[in-house]
Amino acid sequence: MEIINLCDQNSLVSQFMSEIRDKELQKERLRFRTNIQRLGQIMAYEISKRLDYETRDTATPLGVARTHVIADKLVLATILRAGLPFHEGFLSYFDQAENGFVSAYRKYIEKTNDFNVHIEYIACPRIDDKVLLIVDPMLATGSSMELAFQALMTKGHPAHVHVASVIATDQAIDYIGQRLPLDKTTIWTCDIDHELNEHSYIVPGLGDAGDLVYGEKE
Ligand SMILES: O=P(O)(O)OC[C@H]1O[C@H](OP(=O)(O)OP(=O)(O)O)[C@H](O)[C@@H]1O
Ligand SMILES: O=c1cc[nH]c(=O)[nH]1
Ligand SMILES: [Mg+2]
Repeated sequence: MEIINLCDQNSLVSQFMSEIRDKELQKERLRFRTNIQRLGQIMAYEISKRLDYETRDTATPLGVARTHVIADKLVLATILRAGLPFHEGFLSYFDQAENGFVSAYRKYIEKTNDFNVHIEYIACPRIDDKVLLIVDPMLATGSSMELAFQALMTKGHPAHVHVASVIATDQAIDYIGQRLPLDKTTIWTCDIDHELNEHSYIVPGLGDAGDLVYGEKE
């Protein structure tokens, strides 16, 4: 399984990551959402370098140009709810992608820090032989990604799976590595953090991505 960390080299990704992690700047919700969207656009561009293309002759006003267009069929599947602005970023570049949505939420076991992830909703096209992108900004324990992946596999067998995240932990990467098909999975992230706290939040992380995007839930 290949793991690609876009922060290995400084770029605009580093600038946007600094802003979304900053506990003062991230209070500005529009900016937080916009930065997550922009990270989705940059990651879409990087992933586009790994896709298959076909050549075509394109008529310009002055002649015929040999051009290259994406041949792969893409399905962009997002884990609700924090994944939505990231999804928008991808979709603004992958115009033709089909889209899927899976809900996942942590249900904490009363008076403990333990939780189970519940998947209650899935809306997704068939994914057979297509390139599946599973989009979720936070890979903390990796449980939501594993369960979302299992739910999506009821829709067919993809040619390749790109897991797209903003912050992933080493633990989540190991966990996913043991549960997704090694030979056809690539994990993309904008940074890797090394710790989880007692509530399984990423440290230093950025806080609760869903709440920062949409406000606190009950
Ligand atoms: O790797 P895990 O330990 O499973 O944690 C990561 C999950 O937590 C966040 O969602 P959350 O459950 O907070 O839901 P939300 O998007 O509705 O806020 C995040 O978007 C992931 O889906
Ligand atoms: O750090 C974390 C972990 C799970 N979900 C989040 O939004 N943040
Ligand atoms: Mg959340």
